[in-house]
Amino acid sequence: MSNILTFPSPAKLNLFLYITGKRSDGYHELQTLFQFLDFGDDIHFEITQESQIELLDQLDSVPAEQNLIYKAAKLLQQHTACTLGAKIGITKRLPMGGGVGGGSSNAATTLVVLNQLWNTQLSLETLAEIGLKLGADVPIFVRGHAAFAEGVGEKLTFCNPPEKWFVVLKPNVSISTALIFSQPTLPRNTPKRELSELLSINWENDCEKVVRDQYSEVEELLAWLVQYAPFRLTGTGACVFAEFESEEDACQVFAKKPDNIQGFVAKGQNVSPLHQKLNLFP
Ligand SMILES: C[C@](O)(CO)[C@H](O)COP(=O)(O)OP(=O)(O)OC[C@H]1O[C@@H](n2ccc(N)nc2=O)[C@H](O)[C@@H]1O
Ligand SMILES: Nc1ncnc2c1ncn2[C@@H]1O[C@H](COP(=O)(O)OP(=O)(O)OP(=O)(O)O)[C@@H](O)[C@H]1O
Repeated sequence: MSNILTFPSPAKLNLFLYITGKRSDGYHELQTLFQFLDFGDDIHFEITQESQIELLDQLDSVPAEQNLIYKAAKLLQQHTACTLGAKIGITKRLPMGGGVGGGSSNAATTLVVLNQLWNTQLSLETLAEIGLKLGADVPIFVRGHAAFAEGVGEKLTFCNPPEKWFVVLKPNVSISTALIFSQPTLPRNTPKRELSELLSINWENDCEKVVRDQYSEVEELLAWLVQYAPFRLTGTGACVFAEFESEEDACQVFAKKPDNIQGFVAKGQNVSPLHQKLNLFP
């Protein structure tokens, strides 16, 4: 590949996640706080004159046409009648099915970057609408600013939670979002609260109990971690995280993790690293 341009596709955390209802189409109404991390995948783009979208790297168990990068590029072509194409590579670092939003972030980076490189000139609002067809978390990654989300995750209010240091750990299990949302015992009636109230309470995740009950890998890891710091779940799992005031404090706890558990230390970012790199001001 020549003329390759590389862009970040960051992770997100759900600093809190409450389920406040279920819609008639089966989707759940949430109140959740999203923040990005300065850690994630990298996506590499080379623009071509032919309209073909070619993925240069395969993901385990994801056929190329199902890859959200491919789907995002195709959707953008359809919405704009753009005749250019792209060769796209990925350096994957984010665990799949981890609750850190890797697939959604990959889709959003593809939409935002190709919109620039193809000069298709859609607004971030329009790209977010297109992105919602690919997943509930794509709009937040397209908009690129930490936000309080309601609805199924698409009603966003930008905000600035403190940018702490985090230890993020991945229990050795991959968890399907759809499966967790289909569990009968999942709490679905947490009262809706104002953001100001939510910002002043201890943050929790309504999926945590169901995930701990169903996945002994998560239960055992959380039970062990509690001796070092209070960890909680992001998204529907499997990743768990704890927050720290400094990188040093985070690294000290990270050093104690069991050898067979993957993870990383990262800093919270209220502006997505993608938007920082592109000088897009959300
Ligand atoms: C829970 C979160 O991780 C919070 O960040 C996300 O909202 C999940 O987003 P995602 O992984 O992009 O999920 P999607 O691919 O949109 O949805 C997967 C499945 O989860 C269920 N789902 C998802 C989001 C939501 N608000 N309610 C749901 O009931 C639906 O059955 C859906 O078919
Ligand atoms: N480019 C991609 N990267 C990761 N997963 C992808 C990609 N394209 C399709 N997928 C599929 O999407 C599924 C969910 O992946 P993802 O990494 O977004 O999970 P997640 O971190 O649990 O997301 P969320 O936090 O939004 O629930 C994967 O198991 C995989 O089958």
